Amino acid sequence: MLGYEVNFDGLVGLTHHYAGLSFGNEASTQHRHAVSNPQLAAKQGLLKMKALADLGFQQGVLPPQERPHLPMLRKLGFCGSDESVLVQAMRTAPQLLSALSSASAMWTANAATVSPSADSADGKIHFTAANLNNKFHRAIEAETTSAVLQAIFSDRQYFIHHDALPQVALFGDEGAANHNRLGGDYAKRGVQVFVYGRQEFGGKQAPVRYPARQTREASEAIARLHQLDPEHTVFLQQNPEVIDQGVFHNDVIAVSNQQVLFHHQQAFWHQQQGLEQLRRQMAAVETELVAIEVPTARVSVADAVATYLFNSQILTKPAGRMMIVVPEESRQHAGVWQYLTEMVASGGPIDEIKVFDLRESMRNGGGPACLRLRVAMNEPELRAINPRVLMNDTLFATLNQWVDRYYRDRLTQHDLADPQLLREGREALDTLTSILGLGSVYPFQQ
Ligand SMILES: NCCC[C@H](NC(=O)CCC(=O)O)C(=O)O
Repeated sequence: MLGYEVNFDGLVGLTHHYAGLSFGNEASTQHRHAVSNPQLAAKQGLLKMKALADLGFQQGVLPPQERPHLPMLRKLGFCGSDESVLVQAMRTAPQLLSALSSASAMWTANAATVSPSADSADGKIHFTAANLNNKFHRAIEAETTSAVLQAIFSDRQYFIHHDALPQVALFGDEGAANHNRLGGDYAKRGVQVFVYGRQEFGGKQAPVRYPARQTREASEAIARLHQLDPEHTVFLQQNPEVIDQGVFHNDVIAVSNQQVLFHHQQAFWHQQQGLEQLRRQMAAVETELVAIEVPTARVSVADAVATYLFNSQILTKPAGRMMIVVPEESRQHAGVWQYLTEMVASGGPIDEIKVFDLRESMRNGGGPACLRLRVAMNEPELRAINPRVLMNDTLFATLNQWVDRYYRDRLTQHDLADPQLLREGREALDTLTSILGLGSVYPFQQ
């Protein structure tokens, strides 16, 4: 194999809490006001990163963001000292303080859309930070996301960074959670699949109960920015009925790796037509699509949402077969676990299951796939990134000590106005940027 897929996982931030901010994401709504454990959340994430690095996969880490987001609180009219801003916000607009304290940047599948150099006309890796326009607590992520990505992928010879799309509903963009890339070797041309929830101009189908966060117009803009060849690009609509059942991102119902598309029977609108188109385009890049479709009779949409079976990672092992990484919730469900064990025994491309306990993130609707951003790279590109973000024994030990030093093991909305939490956060992030060699990426460091 010539290329690599590097997974960059988001490190959970110090203010991780359950605020019920994401209408349409049922886990978020259900766990509103539950007590969180930021320390455990960060460690669960680190354990996944380390275990995958130990198995020979390329694994990176992306830092959390500055929260509470004081600059936005000030933009919204809270003034005076930092302490006074927090006290006023808690007193008059606690929900706003909660939104501006969300650790949601941990779900890096929503950080950006990334196109590898093999697919782009100029031969560079393109990044577009996601505007996350549908949710206020997420729309504030884009600026720092861009700064972080530019600090890691800084070599202009290889990497191009685009600003997030305009912050309006027409261009609602959720990043890689609504994007898949299918093909053979990671460093060879593939087919990029953009999955949108609604089409503003001329669309016919849209969900009625829950929002469709990704628009076709946004996906098309990204394909243009990334200089993708229309012959090798597919736009599919997500099935609006499943969005209404809690499938708020496509990565809750489908996941891909190389030639494999693992998806639910009800994932896409006009599914068979879409898969046919994909099959043809894959043939044009000399790869045969392996579509693993899970029938509703085996796993209902409700069970897919509850267990996050499809929010899994499918990874190509060094020896060539694939492994599926699922959350503990998938093992706990008898029907889903039965399906998985049969699938890996069936002689198909996936022959191993790996389970992780990611409960703190899962309770806000973020499974293994939500926590990672994939970047397909060739050897020189991999050598050009900031190596200090790559997981190894030393970084794992350092980050665990860092978490032990700064993170609380219990957090509720009440704690968010505590000025000590703000101070702890800034000190921790300042230390982290030196550990990861990122320079100044946060507003408080400017
Ligand atoms: N890819 C997974 C994203 C999960 C994320 N959850 C949240 O933001 C919940 C935050 C809260 O409710 O506290 C979202 O819905 O975008």
